[in-house]
Amino acid sequence: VTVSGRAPVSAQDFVNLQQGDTIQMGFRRAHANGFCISGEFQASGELAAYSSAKALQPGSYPFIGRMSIAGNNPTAPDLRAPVRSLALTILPDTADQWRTAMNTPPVMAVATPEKFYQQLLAIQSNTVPQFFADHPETAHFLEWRSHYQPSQSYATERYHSINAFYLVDRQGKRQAVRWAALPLTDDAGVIADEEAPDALQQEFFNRLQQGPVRFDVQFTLATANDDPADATIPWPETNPQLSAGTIVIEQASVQQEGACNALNFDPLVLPAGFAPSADPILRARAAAYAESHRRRAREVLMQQFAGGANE
Ligand code: HEM
Repeated sequence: VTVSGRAPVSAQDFVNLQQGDTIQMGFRRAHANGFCISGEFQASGELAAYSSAKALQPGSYPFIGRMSIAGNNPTAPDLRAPVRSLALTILPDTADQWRTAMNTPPVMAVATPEKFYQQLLAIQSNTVPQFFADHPETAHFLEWRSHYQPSQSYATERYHSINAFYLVDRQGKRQAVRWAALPLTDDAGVIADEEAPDALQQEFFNRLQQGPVRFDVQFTLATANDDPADATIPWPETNPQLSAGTIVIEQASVQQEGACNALNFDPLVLPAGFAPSADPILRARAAAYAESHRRRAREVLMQQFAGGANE
């Protein structure tokens, strides 16, 4: 029991709650519906003075990524999900790899794992309005949600790190940052079938036939007034903003056949030159993603054994 008198929430608690009653064998317990992408990150070098990370030095680096909607159902309709996501691992095959999993909201509704767990409980018991009323820190999230319009394409959304991190330079000096992937196209896209579970996936696969899809990776620097440990509060738009470079998405594939499927986009897999902030959500995320990954990796192996036995 913590000092606040509330038992800490474990990774098992989160994943048990997130997976729900019907286990989707072999799939992620959250963001189950998605697909793999790959391409290259063209780093501008604008952040090189703040971080020794290779991915932030000027150059072109391969990445593996994944686009997804929130939720535990791999066949949930794309267009009904309240949250869309972009996950990346830049320099996937080296110790320099930088993993990030970003969502469409710029802030969290609540600041701690315990309260996020309560929020998930409220969603499941249809008591969200009461939950928001009881938690004034949700105001910024609600303000964003009041004017957010889901687009017709993964290519035209804005994806946010939400949690803050530190960039660390060669002298060990730290600068708190958040980042976002901002779309570089105004082609709104065409949805063929609004009810299709993979409506957004189809749109994206069709779009890639015409050429790569690009995002600008924009970093926002914290000032002394910003608290890197509290992901509920937006940072002022007047804070310094720098472009780390361009994500160029060249290929996509369904997840079962893609290189992203076996990956865990753990936000704490960071290269030298990056460090986690004190935001407690980051630790809870790392633990929960590992637990979800353990469960689904085991199921995939069991399915392979079962398949082998039948051959
Ligand atoms: C305490 C808070 C959170 C918990 C417990 C949680 C839990 C999870 C779990 C269990 C997974 C599945 C991992 C896997 O099997 O690989 C997942 C995936 C994901 N989460 Fe979270 N999450 C939290 C907060 C966040 C936040 C703040 C963001 C955005 C900044 C985020 C973005 C994502 C994305 C993009 C994925 C899919 C990654 C992929 O494509 O593999 N999550 N989350």
